[in-house]
Amino acid sequence: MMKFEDRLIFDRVSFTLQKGSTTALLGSNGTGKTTLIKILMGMLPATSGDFQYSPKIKVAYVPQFRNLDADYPLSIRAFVELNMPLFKSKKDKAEINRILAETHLSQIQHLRMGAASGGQRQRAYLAQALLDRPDLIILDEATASLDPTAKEELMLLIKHLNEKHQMTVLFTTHDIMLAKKYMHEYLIFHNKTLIHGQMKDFAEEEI
Ligand SMILES: Nc1ncnc2c1ncn2[C@@H]1O[C@H](COP(=O)(O)OP(=O)(O)OP(=O)(O)O)[C@@H](O)[C@H]1O
Repeated sequence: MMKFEDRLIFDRVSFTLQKGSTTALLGSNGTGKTTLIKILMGMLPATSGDFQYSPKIKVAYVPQFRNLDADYPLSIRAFVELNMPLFKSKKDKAEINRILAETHLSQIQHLRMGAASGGQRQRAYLAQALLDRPDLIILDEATASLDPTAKEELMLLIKHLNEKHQMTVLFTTHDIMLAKKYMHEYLIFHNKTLIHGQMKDFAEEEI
């Protein structure tokens, strides 16, 4: 259960994400999606209840790309490297190169983040998160404010990570079409609780 002061946000929330599953986290504005993610990331305590991850699971979080200042000085590569020790071994450098290639950023690694497009920035955030080799990746509104081509590119990349590395995906979105195309399961906040189902069975009336 989650309350902010006396205001109930959600109650009786119970779900399991299987390894390798892809799940869209749906619900209207203000129903509790970001709050649930914060609880799962340990950034916020739930008012009551608990949850468990499988032993040794690594969780990564990709925020919605923020409007970075146009003169933000770091290159894409330097930005991704923020998630690495300052002094990098040969192995670390090879890992960064591998991740940049996997997220289609090798060619533009020297482009400044401030000058990069929304899709390129979002892939840089994803690349940064991938350096931890996560088992579960949580993406908060990752495709919001991206153009249709950048959306598809990001979703194809997420699909690839899921299929190639069996990464479990939890993806917050308002875009039902995109969720139907790329996610297998859904979780939706409805009447202050959470409903779990298969995306193929999702009916728009549920929102
Ligand atoms: N720290 C806080 N203190 C008080 N109320 C909060 C706090 N954080 C969130 N809320 C409220 O809790 C509710 C759920 O917020 P949350 O951000 O989780 O919604 P959401 O489903 O992610 O919405 P959106 O789709 O707009 O991002 C909202 O009504 C919000 O105003």
